[in-house]
Amino acid sequence: MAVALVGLPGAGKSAVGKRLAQRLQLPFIDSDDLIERRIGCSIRDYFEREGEQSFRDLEQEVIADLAAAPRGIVSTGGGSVLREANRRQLREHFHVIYLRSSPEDLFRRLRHDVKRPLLQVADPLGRLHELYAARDPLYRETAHDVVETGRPTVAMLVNIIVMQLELAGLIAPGTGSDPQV
Ligand SMILES: Nc1ncnc2c1ncn2[C@@H]1O[C@H](COP(=O)(O)OP(=O)(O)O)[C@@H](O)[C@H]1O
Ligand SMILES: O=C(O)C1=C[C@@H](OP(=O)(O)O)[C@@H](O)[C@H](O)C1
Repeated sequence: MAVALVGLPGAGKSAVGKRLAQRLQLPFIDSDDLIERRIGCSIRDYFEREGEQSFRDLEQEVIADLAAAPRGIVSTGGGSVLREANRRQLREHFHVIYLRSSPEDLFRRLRHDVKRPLLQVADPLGRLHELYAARDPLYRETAHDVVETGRPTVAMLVNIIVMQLELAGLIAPGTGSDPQV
């Protein structure tokens, strides 16, 4: 069973993905970490030096590699759904979950962020609205499930996803039982 989390920057793909992986005792894989290991610098620096298209090429290579041996809980980069080839690879080889968040919630979570190159602009909320408008349909096209992230905490989102995976027959009931209960 392999799950890929998609959604805008700040949707909780890393935070939720890590806890979900712990809960299901599966490896957690962050595709942006894999890219940073390949390039040997931060994604933000790489964007500045080489530009977005070059980053997207690398991203596509990493997604193709992951799809060739799907495993664990994968946190994808927010733009990984932009290319049709990536959307197909993700949908065919992973159970894809879209963590949907409003631009306002994302802005609240990321207002002090300095790592995400696309948000280092004068009006990050405006940029989040643009990204949402362009990408929400692509996340929906790629995903098998959509989970609303506005109100629930990270722990609650993990519970919701475990329940959905059980209902979909992807994990046996009780596999992800909450150790605190
Ligand atoms: N549902 C949530 N409620 C409150 N804070 C959240 C939620 N999801 C994520 N966060 C916080 O928002 C920030 C961005 O989350 P992160 O997992 O890095 O997003 P992504 O990997 O999708 O870009 C982190 O500080 C994280 O703890
Ligand atoms: O939205 C995007 O296009 C990007 C999101 C980032 O990942 P997160 O979604 O983890 O921030 C990272 O892949 C890169 O900065 C590009």
